[in-house]
Amino acid sequence: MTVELHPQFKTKSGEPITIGAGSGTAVKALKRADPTNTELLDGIVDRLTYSINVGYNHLDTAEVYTTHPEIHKAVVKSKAPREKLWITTKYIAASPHVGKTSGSPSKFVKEALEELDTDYIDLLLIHHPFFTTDSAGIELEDAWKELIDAKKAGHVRYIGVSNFAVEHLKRIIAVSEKEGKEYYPVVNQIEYHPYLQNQSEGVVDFSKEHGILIEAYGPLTPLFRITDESGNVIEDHPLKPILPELSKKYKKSEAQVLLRYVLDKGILPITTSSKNERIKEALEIYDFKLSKDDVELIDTEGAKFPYRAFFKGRF
Ligand SMILES: NC(=O)C1=CN([C@@H]2O[C@H](COP(=O)(O)OP(=O)(O)OC[C@H]3O[C@@H](n4cnc5c(N)ncnc54)[C@H](OP(=O)(O)O)[C@@H]3O)[C@@H](O)[C@H]2O)C=CC1
Ligand SMILES: O=C1Nc2ccccc2C1=O
Repeated sequence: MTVELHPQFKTKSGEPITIGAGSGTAVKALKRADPTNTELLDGIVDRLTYSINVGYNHLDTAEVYTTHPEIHKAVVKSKAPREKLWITTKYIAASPHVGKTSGSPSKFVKEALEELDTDYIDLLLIHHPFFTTDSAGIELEDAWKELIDAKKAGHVRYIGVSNFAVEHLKRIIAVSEKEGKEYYPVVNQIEYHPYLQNQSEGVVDFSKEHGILIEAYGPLTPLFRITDESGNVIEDHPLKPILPELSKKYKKSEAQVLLRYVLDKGILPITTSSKNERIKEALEIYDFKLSKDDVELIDTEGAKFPYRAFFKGRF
């Protein structure tokens, strides 16, 4: 059912990766508010297991989500061979959301391998670039060098970044240049949807020009996340009347139209839901394509309403 949109990314057993099943936004406030709340954690395991069983081979986690154990449990429950799955995790150097971070990427990799109970990570990202020696005890270039070293040691198959602007990409590419082609970043995971077609100026083009795949988090933002600063839902935005029309035209849900839009832009969506039917539906986007005109319509209408849901004030 999947198409080989990004043939450079295959699981260890050689299958192209699907869109990603997220495990971040399910953890409220990005941490276990109550570590004894096993109901919540079991729910995440169940949804991830279901995701694997219906065909996702791409799971997205991060240090800050604290969902490595749930990812591991889901892999075991699904009985999927490890090499048929693609697991992305993210190192965070400093976070306003968590007191504890692992410190250095090398320490994080060791912990992640244990928590995931695996001997390799498919893709390791730096979660965001907003740290310095003062705030986190490590500089961006040094952190990136540790990702390169983790790849050299065979602990990770690919390395990349998240929430990086062009200036940050340039800084790490300068480090990679000294190491050789295979140590360049291969992914930049950023917020991406019609209302945020460039998380920061020029980042999509720059990433594409440098062979860096953009992964889109928040791809469904126009459907449910549009609020004013006080959190009140904004009902009136340009895609509100257009998405139902496209949904009717393609006989697909509005969510499927938005996910397909992202794919049609050459970008790989990461999505999630607490509802099994939506998880399954999100994967059913490989059997249709939006016309060039409809992609342009979404581009044009989306650009009229710039909206950022994550990392407000950082770019
Ligand atoms: N690198 C980074 O900094 C970040 C990474 N991420 C990663 O990306 C993943 C996905 O991000 P997220 O922003 O949640 O992705 P989405 O934009 O796909 O939003 C997911 C939300 O959409 C709702 N939803 C799903 N399907 C539908 C539908 N058919 N109709 C209406 N609403 C729907 C879900 O609610 P419901 O449960 O009710 O279905 C869910 O809460 C995260 O889990 C995380 O792994 C996310 C943010 C930042
Ligand atoms: O999943 C996530 N939700 C977030 C909210 C704020 C900052 C980062 C993230 C994630 O990575």
